[in-house]
Amino acid sequence: MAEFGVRDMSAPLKRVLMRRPAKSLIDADAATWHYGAAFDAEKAIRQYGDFANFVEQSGAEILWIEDRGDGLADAMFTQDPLLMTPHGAVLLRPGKAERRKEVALHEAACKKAGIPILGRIDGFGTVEGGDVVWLDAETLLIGRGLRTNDEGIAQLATILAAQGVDALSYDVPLWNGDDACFHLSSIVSPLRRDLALVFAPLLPVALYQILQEWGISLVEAPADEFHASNGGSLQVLALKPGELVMLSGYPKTQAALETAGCTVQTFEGDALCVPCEGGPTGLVCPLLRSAG
Ligand SMILES: NC(=[NH2+])NCCC[C@H](N)C(=O)O
Repeated sequence: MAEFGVRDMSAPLKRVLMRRPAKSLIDADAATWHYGAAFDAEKAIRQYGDFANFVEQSGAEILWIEDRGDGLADAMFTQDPLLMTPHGAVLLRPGKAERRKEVALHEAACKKAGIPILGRIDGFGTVEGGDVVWLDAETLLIGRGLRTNDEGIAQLATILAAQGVDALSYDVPLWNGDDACFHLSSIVSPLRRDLALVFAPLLPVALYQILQEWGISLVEAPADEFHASNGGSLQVLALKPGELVMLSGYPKTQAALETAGCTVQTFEGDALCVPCEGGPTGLVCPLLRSAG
């Protein structure tokens, strides 16, 4: 069996790349990294442990990138520097300049694991993993915004076209301004092949229409919990189709997911995900999801 390959966002998670925060997060200056007032590194590290346990218990194999104090505090959000395709990995180039050195960590991990690298985003191009969502094995949705630019999208589309994959791009809103983190995955989280959680007021119409066209039913994220969580309530990770991990403290969102037939495990992320601007999906870089 192949040890890599991702073609959708909810098939059983078999292998992932993760980085447990340690010294770099403890040493992080909150202002430099744009972490909010509730940031508390020691507490964040404990909360990360609870999250990692869920991933471990799901049976997924975790390849760890060590945090030995390289100063890359955001590197725990392993989703962003790499896109796994059905055919191999693409090394991305984060729009947030402080994160560019993370790509070398992912490149080394791929080499060690024998995962082929199909290409990389370079020059002035930027793409972050949080801005890409697989619709099916031949269709990738890309969010154009502060983290992912036209040049990056053009480069990624060329790399993917060689693999027979179409890239469709959509504008993501400015939301909280230049320094804040806001991705396509901040407004849509696939839960099963036929189900996604969305924050409807910020959904581009063309994206709404393609989700409809693909027969994907939408669960609407309650607005008050979306705002209170800084968008983290929406970034729900599918360990398997309909088997989800989300932040605790957002009961209306959880109930909406359960009503739609999903099972939900929760962990506290008020010191980790909310102030550091990235939910459970951002904390995992899927390397292998089996056919759903
Ligand atoms: N895919 C994600 N959810 N990434 C979240 C990244 C958060 C990180 N602090 C940043 O601003 O880049």
